[in-house]
Amino acid sequence: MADMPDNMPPAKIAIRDLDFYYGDFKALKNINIDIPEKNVTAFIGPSGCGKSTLLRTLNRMYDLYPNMHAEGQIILDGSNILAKEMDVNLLRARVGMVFQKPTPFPMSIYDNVAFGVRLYEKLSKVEMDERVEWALKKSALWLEVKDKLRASGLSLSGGQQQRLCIARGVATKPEVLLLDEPTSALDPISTGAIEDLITDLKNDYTIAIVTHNMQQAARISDYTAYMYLGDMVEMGETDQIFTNPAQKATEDYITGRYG
Ligand SMILES: Nc1ncnc2c1ncn2[C@@H]1O[C@H](COP(=O)(O)OP(=O)(O)OP(=O)(O)O)[C@@H](O)[C@H]1O
Repeated sequence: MADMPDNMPPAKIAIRDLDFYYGDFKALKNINIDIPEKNVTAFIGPSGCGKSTLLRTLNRMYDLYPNMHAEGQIILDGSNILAKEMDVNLLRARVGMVFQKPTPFPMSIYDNVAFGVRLYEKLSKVEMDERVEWALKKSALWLEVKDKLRASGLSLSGGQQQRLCIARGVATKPEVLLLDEPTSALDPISTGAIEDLITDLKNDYTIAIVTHNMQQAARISDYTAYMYLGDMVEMGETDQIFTNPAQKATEDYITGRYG
């Protein structure tokens, strides 16, 4: 049984009986939730509760490391992505990820955006120019960089670099975007720009975000999931979680009584 609120939109991702291990250490314990399509779902909870681990299972990022494994099912549009036969490269094209620290590649702004597209698609020069422009517009960066597309991505400010990473994330046209504390290294103005962008992107994408900032979760997410020590304590509509949580533990955390 999923621990889910009633009247949810259709699930883009259904997580069932998910356990995750770092060696012998069980970091996720029997997680059962749905991530609704074209909505923003926020994962909150104290440091070390498993938020990033859960996010990284959703595109099998952990496959890059030995001694980590997941058990259970993560069903994306009807297919279990944990199955051995899943094409992990294709999965990562469908489920894109943006990390906490802006990580532009040491190459031009244009090439940063085109990089992932070149891995998955054969586009003509004109088509690629169009795709790069489209992705930079989607990430609200186009006006600031359109006259310097050949400049290094590293020459941009921190907030611009993070929007460049989001442009790189959307350029391959993924269906799901995973955002791991995408604004924690940014100033309030850049944070506001990225929050506006996330709100705009959910028209086209299913978004899952890890954030330490509860005001941010309240501002931008439709659903919020509260985790503690590897357990999913509760998930619900964000308004309900913040005003009338079902669990005392959630209320204590939200109101700052935790710890
Ligand atoms: N590479 C790793 N090897 C072993 N244990 C790990 C590894 N990464 C995380 N863990 C452990 O798994 C648990 C969950 O960590 P995770 O990073 O997912 O938590 P988090 O909720 O994202 O924390 P934070 O808010 O501090 O980023 C923690 O106990 C952590 O120590």
